[in-house]
Amino acid sequence: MMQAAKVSAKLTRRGLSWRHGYNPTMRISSRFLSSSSASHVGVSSTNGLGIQGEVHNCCQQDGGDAVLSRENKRRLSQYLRHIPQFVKIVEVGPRDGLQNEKHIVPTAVKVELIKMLVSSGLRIVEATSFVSPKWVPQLADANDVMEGIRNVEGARFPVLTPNIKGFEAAVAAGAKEVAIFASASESFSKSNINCSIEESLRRYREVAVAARKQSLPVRGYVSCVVGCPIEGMVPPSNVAYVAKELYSMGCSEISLGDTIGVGTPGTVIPMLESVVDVVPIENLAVHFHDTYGQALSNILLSLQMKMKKKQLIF
Ligand SMILES: CC(C)(COP(=O)([O-])OP(=O)([O-])OC[C@H]1O[C@@H](n2cnc3c(N)ncnc32)[C@H](O)[C@@H]1OP(=O)([O-])[O-])[C@@H](O)C(=O)NCCC(=O)NCCSC(=O)C[C@@](C)(O)CC(=O)[O-]
Repeated sequence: MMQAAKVSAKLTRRGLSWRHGYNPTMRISSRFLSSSSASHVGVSSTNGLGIQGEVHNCCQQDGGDAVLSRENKRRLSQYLRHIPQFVKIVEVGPRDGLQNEKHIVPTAVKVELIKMLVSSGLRIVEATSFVSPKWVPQLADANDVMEGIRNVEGARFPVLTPNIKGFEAAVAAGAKEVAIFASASESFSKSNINCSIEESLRRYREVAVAARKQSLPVRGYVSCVVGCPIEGMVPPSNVAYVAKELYSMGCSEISLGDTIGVGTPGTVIPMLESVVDVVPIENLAVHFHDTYGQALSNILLSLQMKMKKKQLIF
């Protein structure tokens, strides 16, 4: 149903988490060495709170060759020992996935999807957007979706707000957390929210001030962090500038979005290096669209970037 898988990860001092298809209540292991290998890497929750998961190594004896398993385990540890221990997932399918659907998904189906995501163990599910229904008719039922999940417990439901009008509507509908979304590309900003980057930052400051007054957390997105569908390559300095502005206005978390999924290690590394210079790494998240199958490698790279910078504490 989704056009592209979105895989996001929150970088924290202690951990990074993956944003798509991860069920924190279950261990999901995937074999990634040779077929004779008995080593697995998995992600599982350990603390019962749900939003943090542990990345760990485990070893099975299914080849019967304990020596080989031990050797593989040792080699595996060598590569993964600096991988953060905790992960946080922000599931964005009901918003980022459904906003692009050609056919509008009925409200009841959206509500059911959100409930199922929560029952799978996800603790933060971005539910919808309070944007102009003329621009995104797919999410014109934002009020009804919020009403439908009003009594769903055990998860947080942030929503996107492009301006103060959207913020006020979101709060009136019961939102307890909002997200604002700026772009690192001038052309994308104009085509997505009909204003320049500077004008968008001015609007978002207004939202951030209003949110602070009500003690509501605000997440900030930066879109087009490596590539723009109109301008092509986006300089890392542009991304750092917008990320820093969002952080300065009070965003608790800045999500760096590869909106069109063109990121590769070669472009993600300089972008991350540039951003971690101006925003504390524990306040950063990454949001990789999997358009060209690069999302997971970019997430692994994000982990390794932290390792290289020695900013992980174990
Ligand atoms: C920002 C605007 C509103 C400017 O749109 P505009 O047309 O410039 O706005 P306006 O202020 O001139 O108002 C025009 C009409 O929209 C109404 N309006 C104004 N604001 C709102 C609102 N909040 N909610 C509902 N209605 C609103 C306003 O009341 C007026 O209604 P009219 O008088 O014509 O009946 C519009 O461009 C918009 O809604 N854009 C949102 C587009 C969008 O949601 N794009 C997808 C977001 S995903 C993303 O950006 C990337 C991300 C986050 O996923 C990360 C990644 O993947 O990298």
